[in-house]
This record gives sequence, C-alpha cells and structure tokens, in this order.
Amino acid sequence: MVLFKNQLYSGKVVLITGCAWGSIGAAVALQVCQLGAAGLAICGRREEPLKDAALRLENQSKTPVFYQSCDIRDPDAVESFVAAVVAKFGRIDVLFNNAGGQFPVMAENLNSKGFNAVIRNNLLGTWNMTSSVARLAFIPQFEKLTEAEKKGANEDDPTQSVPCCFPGMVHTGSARAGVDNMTKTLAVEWAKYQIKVNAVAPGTIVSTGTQRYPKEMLDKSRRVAPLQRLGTCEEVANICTFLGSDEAAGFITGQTFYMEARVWQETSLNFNRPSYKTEACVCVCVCGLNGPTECDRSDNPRLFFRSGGKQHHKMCMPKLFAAIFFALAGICVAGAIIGCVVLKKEIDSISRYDLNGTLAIGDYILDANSTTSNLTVTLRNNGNNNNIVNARYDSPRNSDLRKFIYVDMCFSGRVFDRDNSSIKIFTTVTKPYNGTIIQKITQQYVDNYVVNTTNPCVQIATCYSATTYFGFQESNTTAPSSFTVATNTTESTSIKGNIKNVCNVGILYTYPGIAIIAFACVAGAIIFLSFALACVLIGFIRMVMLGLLAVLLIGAAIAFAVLYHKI
Ligand SMILES: CCC/C=C/C(=O)SCCNC(=O)CCNC(=O)[C@H](O)C(C)(C)COP(=O)([O-])OP(=O)([O-])OC[C@H]1O[C@@H](n2cnc3c(N)ncnc32)[C@H](O)[C@@H]1OP(=O)([O-])[O-]
Ligand SMILES: NC(=O)C1=CN([C@@H]2O[C@H](COP(=O)(O)OP(=O)(O)OC[C@H]3O[C@@H](n4cnc5c(N)ncnc54)[C@H](OP(=O)(O)O)[C@@H]3O)[C@@H](O)[C@H]2O)C=CC1
Repeated sequence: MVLFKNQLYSGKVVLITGCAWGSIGAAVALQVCQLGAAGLAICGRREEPLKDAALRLENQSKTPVFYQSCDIRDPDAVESFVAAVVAKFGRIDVLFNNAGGQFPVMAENLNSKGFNAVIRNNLLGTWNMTSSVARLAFIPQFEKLTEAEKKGANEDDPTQSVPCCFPGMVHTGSARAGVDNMTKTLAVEWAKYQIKVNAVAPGTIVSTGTQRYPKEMLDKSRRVAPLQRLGTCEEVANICTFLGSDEAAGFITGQTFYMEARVWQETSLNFNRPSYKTEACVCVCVCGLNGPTECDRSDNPRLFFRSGGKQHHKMCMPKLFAAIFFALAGICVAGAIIGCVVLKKEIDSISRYDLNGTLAIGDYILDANSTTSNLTVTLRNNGNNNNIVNARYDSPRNSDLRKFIYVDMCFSGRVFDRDNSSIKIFTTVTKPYNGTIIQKITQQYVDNYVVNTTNPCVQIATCYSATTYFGFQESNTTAPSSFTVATNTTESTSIKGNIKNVCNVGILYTYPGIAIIAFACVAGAIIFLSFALACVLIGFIRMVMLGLLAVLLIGAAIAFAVLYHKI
C-alpha cells in the first residue's frame, strides 16, 4: 500500500527519540526512511535496542542511521546528542518526540518520585529535546536561509495530549496536558521561525510498550474505543509522517490530533461506574426557570419528571426501585417482628397445667390467665360403668381463635389401685366445634391408646366451644370390687393419688391469622430484599424478570397458606 508520495522525505534529516524495534518510534522511522529521508538519528536510554533498530532500518532502506544512547530527561545528554546529530548530518529537519512512557498506577499509590519520574520523562524530556533541537538546529538553520527561502522547518510532536482525563495515570495525564499546551504555545511563538508544532494523541496502540500493560487495561481500552479495537504503530506512523511532511501538512500547526477522539473521555465515564444500563435511567429533573438542564442534554433515552424549583435530581431506575424495595422490605421486617411478638405473647399466655400432686375429684385446673375453671375432674355415676373416672374439659376461651388444644395427662402409676391391669381410654365429645375433626382425633385415642404402668401418658385433643369428657377405664370388663369407690361422689376420694399430673395444656395452632401475617411478612422481607439487591446488582431488565418470578412465588405461597388454613 502506497500511502505517501515516493521520496516525500527526500533530503530530510529526521530525529526520532525512542526507537526500539516494535515501538511507535520505529514504525515512524521505517516510513520516513522508506520515503527517502537523507538521514535518521535515533536515541534511547539503552544502546542495544537502538543498535538493533538501526541495523534493521538500514537493511530496509538507503537512509543512514545514527544512534546514540541518551536519556531525554537529562538536558546535558540531550544537548550532546543533538549536537552529535547536527555534526553527523549537518542539520535536522524534522523532530519526532516519541520517547516517553509511564507505568500504570492509581493516584493514591503514586508517590512523588514516581510522579516526578513520569513528568520528567514525558514533559520535561519532550521539552529538553524540543528546545535543544530548536536552538541547535531549527533556528540556526532558519537564520541561514535567504529571505525567499525562509519558509520553514517543521516539528512534529507525536506525544499524546489527553482531551479529558487519564484515569489510573494521573502523572502522564498531567504531562500530556502540558505537552498539549506546549504544542499550541510553541506553534504560535515559533511561527516566526516557520516551525510548525503539532501533537498526536494516538489512543491505545499495540506496541512493545503496551505489551507490558495488564490485559484488563487493554481490554477496557478496546471496549471503550469507538472502533472497538486498538490501533497499530503503523497507523500512528501514518499521521506522523503526514504531519512531518512540509509538503503534505505545511499549513497545519498548533494541533493535537486525537486519533481516537473520545477514548479517554469514555474511559473516564466508565471508571468505576456501576454496570447497570444507563438507558434504563429515570431522570427526575426539578428544573429552574432557565431552560434545559443537563437531563435534556443526555444522550441516553430517559424518562423525565419535572416540576419547578432550582434543584436538579437524577435517579436511575434501578436505584429508584432498589430504594422502594428496601422500604417495602423494611415494612415487612417490622410486620414480621410485630407478628412474632404478638404470637410469642399469645403462646406464653397459654396455660401450662402442672398439678404436680394429687388431683382430687372436683379439683379445678385453672388457666393461668383466667379465674374461671377449665378442667374439672368429676366422677360420673353412670350406673353400669361404675368404675369410670371422668374428667371434663371446657376450653378456656371460647371466644378466641385458637382451635386445637392438647391435654397431656400423665400418670405416675395406675389409675386404679390394681396391679398389672391396663387402662383403656375413651372420650366423649359434646358440643363439638367441628364434629368430623374432633371425632377423628378422639377416635384415634379411643381406639389405639392403651395406657399401662410403663407408659402412663395419654394425650387428648379438644377444641374450642367444645366440652370433652374423657376417662380412664379398666380394660377388665368385670369391675373389681375395689372400684366401686367410683360409683358415688362420696367414695371418689379413693382415686386420690392415682392421677399424678395433668400437664402441658398447650396450643398446637393459635392465632392462625397472626401466624399467617407474620409468615407473609418474613417472606415479603426476603423477597423485597432480594428485589432491592437485584436492582442494585443485576440491573433493571433482569430485575423485572426476577420480579415476575417472585410474584409467582408469592402467589403460590398465599394460595398454599389459604389452602392450609382452610384444611
Ligand atoms: C493504555 C495505555 C496507554 C499508554 C500507553 C503507553 O504510553 S505505552 C508506552 C510505555 N512505555 C514506557 O513506559 C517506557 C518508558 N517508561 C519508563 O521507563 C518508566 O515507566 C519511567 C517513566 C518511570 C522511567 O523509569 P526509570 O526506572 O528510569 O525511573 P526512575 O529511576 O527515574 O524513577 C523511578 C521511580 O518511578 C517510580 N516507578 C517506576 N516504575 C514504577 C512502576 N512500575 N510502578 C510503580 N512505580 C514505579 C518509582 O517511584 C521509582 O522510584 P524507586 O521506587 O525505584 O526509587
Ligand atoms: N502505545 C500506546 O498505546 C501509546 C503510546 N504513547 C506514547 O507514544 C510513545 C511511544 O509509545 P510505544 O512505542 O508504545 O512505547 P515503547 O515503550 O514501546 O517505546 C518507548 C521508546 O522510548 C524510549 N524511551 C523511553 N523513555 C526514554 C527516555 N527517558 N529517554 C530516551 N528514550 C526513552 C524507549 O527506549 P529505552 O527504554 O531504551 O529508553 C523505547 O525505545 C511513548 O511516549 C508513549 O508513552 C501514547 C499513547 C498511547
């Protein structure tokens, strides 16, 4: 590909700083040599890469190459190098200030020495070289021209200047900004010598230099680049060669060419920015009277809410939703706490009957919170079954919502004073709240539960508004004579001491309404909290999808709760 006129650099002596093979400087050098440069001078701190580059350049062109080790930060070394170039080639026509560089570092980790090193490299070094070449070559050469000939040497400056900012490399950003201004200032100041001063800000270029940078950093550069790729040394060389040619760019001066115009601007915007999409932003602008605000100027499609006033508020949709969901989660947590406290209070108020002693006929088991009698143990003289002891249990609060109450009755020994006899239990339910259920439960105990002396506990279920009679009957159908004590109340005292404990009257299921609300609040808190976190972490679209899923889950949970409640 022939980009430039053959021999464009014919007769020109070119000085390029920093020219190791593979660097931008070397690419510029190759082009100018192949375009017929009369002489090339290169420098760098290390001699070996210079020697290598000089050999390659001479192999690929007819241009004689002069190289010398020189640190551009050292003004004396620069002065001596430039003098040597002038001595070697007699003049310098074009200077490419290419040498430079820095190291990636966060500002807070950058010490003064490091900052100074980079400023010296990129700003001071550039100045040293520019000043030396101007004083030792450009200006004297100009002075020697006849009036007719005074039409110019030119200088091309391929260091970057950063249009916006340079996150992660404040030192070089500062330096490049300095070079940008230096370019403009010298272009104006030295126009009288017909020196044209331009700068190139290449963006991120694949080179030996960037190979030393972390891959993530280069990936990020690629991502934010308008063209979604990194540049090549040759592409930078093209613009440099163009600018360095008086013939091609003779009227251009004082310019900084941003090869990848918005790259750093974009990088800075993306620096530490959350990952959610900006197009989902709601822009709430409370506008003043002075016309459009920053919201109007946004590139992204946004929703606007406006009112009068002087302030401007912006809030992104995910954040807005996150705030709402956090608030809802907070309400749910409060509801759950209140529900649990109420439930606990209710559970604590449930009677714990522990008679720890003898239950006598006619004794009452009192509800801890009630002065009314709840459980009455009486004798029932039914004529035929004269050996039956009956207890009657009236639920303590007929008006409340509790449903099932378990009464555990434990015996320390036999109910009746008769060795090795088993006891059969039966219950009779009157006024059942729910005949079917009660019957089922009581039936279970009636049929299956046989108390003997080694397992003397029974459990009897009752329900509110019901009166349950339960009793203990000897399995032996023939009533032993000693049981006749139960045939009348006066003799009932003989069962004293047989029933040791009637304990643990507790609830199975109390205040189902409150329980459901508390459960729903806990579930709601979890769900809303997840929503809020989803908004913050995964963005709006995914959050909406998660939201739909959550709505389904909530629906299923409510349906389950209602069904469970009904059953
Ligand atoms: C996305 C990419 C875009 C841009 C791409 C390019 O530009 S590509 C082109 C890329 N090509 C280039 O950048 C090539 C040219 N660049 C260089 O030669 C170096 O980066 C230089 C400019 C710092 C000079 O280095 P030197 O050794 O001659 O320097 P010195 O002895 O005068 O002072 C050194 C002081 O600076 C500090 N410091 C130095 N390095 C590091 C570090 N890695 N870590 C932390 N700190 C560091 C340290 O304080 C040290 O003092 P100490 O603690 O030692 O007492
Ligand atoms: N590559 C990129 O993406 C970008 C590069 N730039 C700039 O473009 C220029 C070239 O970049 P690139 O080719 O990638 O860099 P490289 O690191 O590949 O090459 C830098 C060259 O400069 C020489 N050099 C560095 N510091 C000094 C010094 N103090 N005195 C003399 N010579 C020096 C190096 O040789 P030695 O080590 O032997 O001294 C080397 O030959 C640099 O200024 C760089 O900062 C700007 C923006 C982006």
